[in-house]
Amino acid sequence: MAEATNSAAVANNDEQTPIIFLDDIHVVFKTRTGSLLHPNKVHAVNGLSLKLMPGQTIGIVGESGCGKSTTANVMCGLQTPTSGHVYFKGTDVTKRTAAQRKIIGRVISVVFQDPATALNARMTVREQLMDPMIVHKVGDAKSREARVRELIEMVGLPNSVLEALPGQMSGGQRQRVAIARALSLKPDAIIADEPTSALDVSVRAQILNLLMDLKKELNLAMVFISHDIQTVRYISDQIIVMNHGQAVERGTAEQIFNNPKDDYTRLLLGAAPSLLHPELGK
Ligand SMILES: Nc1ncnc2c1ncn2[C@@H]1O[C@H](COP(=O)(O)OP(=O)(O)OP(=O)(O)O)[C@@H](O)[C@H]1O
Repeated sequence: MAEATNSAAVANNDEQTPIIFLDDIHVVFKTRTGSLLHPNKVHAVNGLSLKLMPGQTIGIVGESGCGKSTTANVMCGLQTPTSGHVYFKGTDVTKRTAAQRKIIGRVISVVFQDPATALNARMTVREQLMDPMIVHKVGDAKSREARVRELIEMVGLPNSVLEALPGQMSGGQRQRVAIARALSLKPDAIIADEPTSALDVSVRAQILNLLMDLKKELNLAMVFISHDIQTVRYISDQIIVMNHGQAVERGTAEQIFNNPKDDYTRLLLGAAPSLLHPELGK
Protein backbone atom coordinates (compact mmCIF):
# COMPACT_ATOMS: atom_id res chain seq x y z
CA MET A 1 0.00 0.00 0.00
CA ALA A 2 2.53 2.64 1.08
CA GLU A 3 5.57 2.81 -1.16
CA ALA A 4 9.00 3.65 0.27
CA THR A 5 9.38 7.39 0.11
CA ASN A 6 10.91 10.37 1.92
CA SER A 7 9.41 13.28 3.81
CA ALA A 8 9.85 15.74 0.92
CA ALA A 9 7.96 13.42 -1.38
CA VAL A 10 5.21 13.03 1.19
CA ALA A 11 4.95 16.76 1.76
CA ASN A 12 5.00 17.70 -1.92
CA ASN A 13 2.78 15.12 -3.53
CA ASP A 14 -0.48 16.21 -5.06
CA GLU A 15 -2.64 13.96 -2.94
CA GLN A 16 -3.84 14.95 0.50
CA THR A 17 -1.06 14.58 3.07
CA PRO A 18 -1.63 11.65 5.42
CA ILE A 19 -2.10 12.53 9.09
CA ILE A 20 0.16 9.59 9.95
CA PHE A 21 2.46 7.77 7.55
CA LEU A 22 4.35 4.75 8.85
CA ASP A 23 6.99 3.82 6.31
CA ASP A 24 8.40 0.28 6.63
CA ILE A 25 8.49 0.21 10.43
CA HIS A 26 10.51 -2.44 12.25
CA VAL A 27 10.70 -2.75 16.03
CA VAL A 28 13.06 -5.35 17.44
CA PHE A 29 13.26 -5.95 21.21
CA LYS A 30 16.22 -7.66 22.83
CA THR A 31 15.00 -10.38 25.18
CA ARG A 32 16.38 -13.24 27.23
CA THR A 33 14.36 -15.81 25.34
CA GLY A 34 13.26 -14.78 21.83
CA SER A 35 12.22 -17.57 19.49
CA LEU A 36 13.88 -20.69 18.12
CA LEU A 37 14.61 -18.85 14.88
CA HIS A 38 15.71 -15.59 16.53
CA PRO A 39 17.15 -16.25 20.00
CA ASN A 40 17.45 -13.15 22.22
CA LYS A 41 15.22 -10.91 20.14
CA VAL A 42 11.58 -10.36 19.27
CA HIS A 43 10.63 -8.76 15.96
CA ALA A 44 7.48 -7.09 17.35
CA VAL A 45 6.78 -5.03 14.20
CA ASN A 46 8.19 -6.37 10.96
CA GLY A 47 8.00 -4.00 7.99
CA LEU A 48 4.64 -2.33 8.60
CA SER A 49 3.56 0.60 6.41
CA LEU A 50 0.30 2.51 6.61
CA LYS A 51 -1.19 5.86 5.68
CA LEU A 52 -3.95 7.33 7.83
CA MET A 53 -5.83 9.95 5.81
CA PRO A 54 -7.91 12.82 7.30
CA GLY A 55 -11.24 11.54 8.60
CA GLN A 56 -10.34 7.89 7.95
CA THR A 57 -10.58 5.07 10.49
CA ILE A 58 -8.09 2.23 10.18
CA GLY A 59 -8.69 -0.82 12.35
CA ILE A 60 -5.71 -2.98 13.33
CA VAL A 61 -6.70 -6.46 14.42
CA GLY A 62 -4.74 -9.52 15.50
CA GLU A 63 -4.20 -11.88 18.40
CA SER A 64 -2.29 -11.11 21.55
CA GLY A 65 1.41 -10.61 20.83
CA CYS A 66 1.03 -9.80 17.11
CA GLY A 67 2.48 -6.29 17.58
CA LYS A 68 -0.63 -4.08 17.84
CA SER A 69 0.38 -2.17 20.97
CA THR A 70 3.96 -1.73 19.79
CA THR A 71 2.57 -0.23 16.57
CA ALA A 72 0.33 2.06 18.64
CA ASN A 73 3.32 3.10 20.73
CA VAL A 74 5.30 3.96 17.58
CA MET A 75 2.39 6.12 16.40
CA CYS A 76 2.07 7.86 19.78
CA GLY A 77 5.77 8.60 19.94
CA LEU A 78 6.28 6.29 22.93
CA GLN A 79 8.49 3.86 21.00
CA THR A 80 11.28 4.70 18.55
CA PRO A 81 11.33 2.21 15.67
CA THR A 82 14.49 0.17 15.11
CA SER A 83 14.22 1.17 11.44
CA GLY A 84 11.70 2.88 9.19
CA HIS A 85 10.18 6.35 9.35
CA VAL A 86 7.18 7.99 11.00
CA TYR A 87 5.68 11.11 9.39
CA PHE A 88 3.01 13.31 10.94
CA LYS A 89 1.30 15.55 8.37
CA GLY A 90 4.40 15.30 6.15
CA THR A 91 7.00 15.98 8.86
CA ASP A 92 9.46 13.26 9.84
CA VAL A 93 9.02 12.70 13.60
CA THR A 94 10.87 9.37 13.81
CA LYS A 95 13.59 10.63 16.15
CA ARG A 96 11.11 12.14 18.65
CA THR A 97 13.19 15.25 19.35
CA ALA A 98 11.53 17.78 21.69
CA ALA A 99 10.21 19.76 18.69
CA GLN A 100 8.92 16.60 17.01
CA ARG A 101 7.19 15.48 20.23
CA LYS A 102 5.32 18.80 20.26
CA ILE A 103 4.02 18.06 16.75
CA ILE A 104 3.04 14.53 17.78
CA GLY A 105 1.20 15.91 20.84
CA ARG A 106 -0.83 18.36 18.77
CA VAL A 107 -1.68 16.02 15.89
CA ILE A 108 -2.76 12.90 17.82
CA SER A 109 -4.19 11.82 21.15
CA VAL A 110 -4.44 8.38 22.66
CA VAL A 111 -7.31 6.56 24.33
CA PHE A 112 -6.02 3.55 26.24
CA GLN A 113 -7.70 0.33 27.29
CA ASP A 114 -8.05 1.13 30.96
CA PRO A 115 -9.35 4.60 31.82
CA ALA A 116 -8.56 3.97 35.49
CA THR A 117 -4.83 4.06 34.76
CA ALA A 118 -5.07 6.70 32.02
CA LEU A 119 -6.62 9.22 34.44
CA ASN A 120 -5.00 10.69 37.53
CA ALA A 121 -6.83 9.28 40.57
CA ARG A 122 -6.27 12.47 42.58
CA MET A 123 -7.45 14.99 40.00
CA THR A 124 -11.08 16.02 39.52
CA VAL A 125 -12.61 15.66 36.08
CA ARG A 126 -12.29 19.42 35.56
CA GLU A 127 -8.56 19.27 36.41
CA GLN A 128 -8.02 16.28 34.09
CA LEU A 129 -9.62 18.15 31.19
CA MET A 130 -7.80 21.43 31.92
CA ASP A 131 -4.41 19.77 32.27
CA PRO A 132 -3.46 19.32 28.56
CA MET A 133 -4.44 22.97 27.85
CA ILE A 134 -2.30 24.19 30.75
CA VAL A 135 0.68 22.00 29.74
CA HIS A 136 0.47 23.18 26.11
CA LYS A 137 -0.29 26.79 27.17
CA VAL A 138 -3.53 26.91 25.21
CA GLY A 139 -5.98 29.75 26.02
CA ASP A 140 -6.61 31.54 29.32
CA ALA A 141 -8.59 30.50 32.41
CA LYS A 142 -11.92 31.63 30.92
CA SER A 143 -11.52 29.93 27.53
CA ARG A 144 -10.23 26.76 29.19
CA GLU A 145 -13.31 26.57 31.42
CA ALA A 146 -15.53 27.05 28.35
CA ARG A 147 -13.64 24.26 26.54
CA VAL A 148 -14.00 21.94 29.57
CA ARG A 149 -17.78 22.42 29.49
CA GLU A 150 -17.87 21.89 25.74
CA LEU A 151 -15.83 18.68 26.08
CA ILE A 152 -17.97 17.21 28.86
CA GLU A 153 -21.09 17.86 26.80
CA MET A 154 -19.49 16.30 23.70
CA VAL A 155 -18.98 13.01 25.55
CA GLY A 156 -22.51 13.00 26.97
CA LEU A 157 -21.76 13.65 30.64
CA PRO A 158 -23.47 16.24 32.88
CA ASN A 159 -21.58 19.24 34.26
CA SER A 160 -22.08 17.79 37.75
CA VAL A 161 -19.27 15.25 37.13
CA LEU A 162 -16.69 18.03 36.81
CA GLU A 163 -16.01 17.96 40.56
CA ALA A 164 -15.85 14.13 40.74
CA LEU A 165 -12.70 12.02 41.11
CA PRO A 166 -12.22 9.03 38.75
CA GLY A 167 -12.83 6.61 41.63
CA GLN A 168 -16.33 8.01 42.10
CA MET A 169 -17.36 7.18 38.54
CA SER A 170 -18.29 4.02 36.59
CA GLY A 171 -15.89 2.47 34.05
CA GLY A 172 -17.95 3.81 31.14
CA GLN A 173 -18.03 7.33 32.60
CA ARG A 174 -14.28 7.22 33.17
CA GLN A 175 -13.68 6.21 29.55
CA ARG A 176 -15.90 9.14 28.47
CA VAL A 177 -13.69 11.48 30.54
CA ALA A 178 -10.55 9.91 29.01
CA ILE A 179 -12.02 10.52 25.53
CA ALA A 180 -12.90 14.14 26.44
CA ARG A 181 -9.34 14.65 27.68
CA ALA A 182 -7.96 13.16 24.45
CA LEU A 183 -10.00 15.70 22.47
CA SER A 184 -9.09 18.76 24.54
CA LEU A 185 -6.33 19.99 22.17
CA LYS A 186 -8.44 19.36 19.04
CA PRO A 187 -6.22 16.60 17.58
CA ASP A 188 -6.42 15.50 13.93
CA ALA A 189 -6.45 11.84 14.96
CA ILE A 190 -7.09 9.51 17.88
CA ILE A 191 -5.19 6.30 18.52
CA ALA A 192 -7.62 4.05 20.37
CA ASP A 193 -5.80 1.01 21.79
CA GLU A 194 -8.45 -1.54 22.87
CA PRO A 195 -10.65 1.29 24.24
CA THR A 196 -13.61 -0.95 25.07
CA SER A 197 -11.91 -4.18 26.23
CA ALA A 198 -11.80 -3.28 29.92
CA LEU A 199 -15.46 -2.23 30.02
CA ASP A 200 -18.67 -4.13 30.79
CA VAL A 201 -20.21 -5.64 27.68
CA SER A 202 -23.29 -3.44 28.10
CA VAL A 203 -21.17 -0.27 27.98
CA ARG A 204 -18.91 -1.23 25.07
CA ALA A 205 -21.43 -0.40 22.35
CA GLN A 206 -22.13 3.01 23.92
CA ILE A 207 -18.45 3.95 23.93
CA LEU A 208 -18.00 2.67 20.39
CA ASN A 209 -21.00 4.70 19.21
CA LEU A 210 -19.66 7.76 21.00
CA LEU A 211 -16.31 7.39 19.19
CA MET A 212 -18.11 7.01 15.86
CA ASP A 213 -20.31 10.08 16.49
CA LEU A 214 -17.31 12.20 17.52
CA LYS A 215 -15.35 11.02 14.51
CA LYS A 216 -18.14 12.19 12.19
CA GLU A 217 -18.83 15.43 14.04
CA LEU A 218 -15.16 16.48 14.28
CA ASN A 219 -13.89 14.81 11.07
CA LEU A 220 -11.40 12.93 13.24
CA ALA A 221 -9.10 10.29 11.82
CA MET A 222 -8.69 7.21 13.99
CA VAL A 223 -6.55 4.14 14.40
CA PHE A 224 -8.63 1.61 16.27
CA ILE A 225 -6.73 -1.33 17.73
CA SER A 226 -8.47 -4.47 18.92
CA HIS A 227 -8.17 -8.23 19.08
CA ASP A 228 -11.93 -8.43 18.34
CA ILE A 229 -12.50 -8.46 14.58
CA GLN A 230 -16.24 -7.77 14.97
CA THR A 231 -15.56 -4.54 16.87
CA VAL A 232 -13.00 -3.50 14.26
CA ARG A 233 -15.50 -4.28 11.51
CA TYR A 234 -18.11 -2.07 13.11
CA ILE A 235 -15.96 1.05 13.30
CA SER A 236 -13.32 0.90 10.51
CA ASP A 237 -13.13 2.15 6.92
CA GLN A 238 -10.08 -0.01 6.37
CA ILE A 239 -8.85 -3.07 8.28
CA ILE A 240 -5.28 -4.26 8.65
CA VAL A 241 -4.89 -7.84 9.89
CA MET A 242 -1.61 -8.28 11.78
CA ASN A 243 0.23 -11.49 12.48
CA HIS A 244 3.81 -11.81 13.81
CA GLY A 245 4.40 -8.07 13.35
CA GLN A 246 3.32 -8.00 9.71
CA ALA A 247 0.23 -6.80 7.88
CA VAL A 248 -0.94 -10.09 6.38
CA GLU A 249 -4.09 -8.61 4.86
CA ARG A 250 -5.67 -5.19 4.25
CA GLY A 251 -9.03 -4.17 2.89
CA THR A 252 -12.45 -2.76 3.65
CA ALA A 253 -14.56 -4.61 6.21
CA GLU A 254 -16.59 -6.00 3.32
CA GLN A 255 -13.51 -7.37 1.54
CA ILE A 256 -12.06 -8.87 4.70
CA PHE A 257 -15.31 -10.50 5.81
CA ASN A 258 -16.68 -11.59 2.43
CA ASN A 259 -13.48 -12.54 0.69
CA PRO A 260 -10.60 -13.08 3.13
CA LYS A 261 -7.41 -13.88 1.25
CA ASP A 262 -5.08 -14.91 4.06
CA ASP A 263 -5.35 -18.13 6.08
CA TYR A 264 -4.74 -16.22 9.30
CA THR A 265 -7.64 -13.84 8.55
CA ARG A 266 -9.89 -16.85 7.98
CA LEU A 267 -8.72 -18.26 11.29
CA LEU A 268 -9.56 -14.98 13.08
CA LEU A 269 -12.98 -14.82 11.45
CA GLY A 270 -13.75 -18.41 12.36
CA ALA A 271 -12.60 -18.06 15.95
CA ALA A 272 -14.31 -14.78 16.70
CA PRO A 273 -17.46 -14.69 18.76
CA SER A 274 -18.18 -10.99 19.11
CA LEU A 275 -17.13 -9.29 22.31
CA LEU A 276 -19.45 -6.43 21.46
CA HIS A 277 -22.91 -5.94 22.77
CA PRO A 278 -25.04 -8.54 20.94
CA GLU A 279 -27.03 -5.75 19.25
CA LEU A 280 -23.91 -4.64 17.37
CA GLY A 281 -22.11 -7.88 16.73
CA LYS A 282 -24.40 -9.18 14.01
N1 LIG B 1 9.35 -3.88 25.92
C1 LIG B 1 9.37 -5.10 25.38
N2 LIG B 1 10.46 -5.90 25.53
C2 LIG B 1 10.51 -7.15 24.98
N3 LIG B 1 9.52 -7.68 24.25
C3 LIG B 1 8.41 -6.94 24.06
C4 LIG B 1 8.27 -5.61 24.61
N4 LIG B 1 7.06 -5.13 24.27
C5 LIG B 1 6.46 -6.08 23.53
N5 LIG B 1 7.27 -7.17 23.40
C6 LIG B 1 6.99 -8.38 22.63
O1 LIG B 1 6.68 -7.98 21.31
C7 LIG B 1 5.62 -8.77 20.77
C8 LIG B 1 4.46 -7.85 20.37
O2 LIG B 1 3.89 -7.30 21.55
P1 LIG B 1 2.66 -6.28 21.54
O3 LIG B 1 2.37 -5.91 22.95
O4 LIG B 1 2.93 -5.19 20.58
O5 LIG B 1 1.50 -7.21 20.94
P2 LIG B 1 -0.08 -6.99 21.04
O6 LIG B 1 -0.61 -7.52 19.77
O7 LIG B 1 -0.39 -5.60 21.39
O8 LIG B 1 -0.48 -7.95 22.23
P3 LIG B 1 -1.53 -7.66 23.43
O9 LIG B 1 -2.86 -7.59 22.76
O10 LIG B 1 -1.37 -8.86 24.31
O11 LIG B 1 -1.09 -6.39 24.06
C9 LIG B 1 5.26 -9.77 21.85
O12 LIG B 1 5.96 -10.96 21.58
C10 LIG B 1 5.75 -9.12 23.13
O13 LIG B 1 6.10 -10.09 24.09
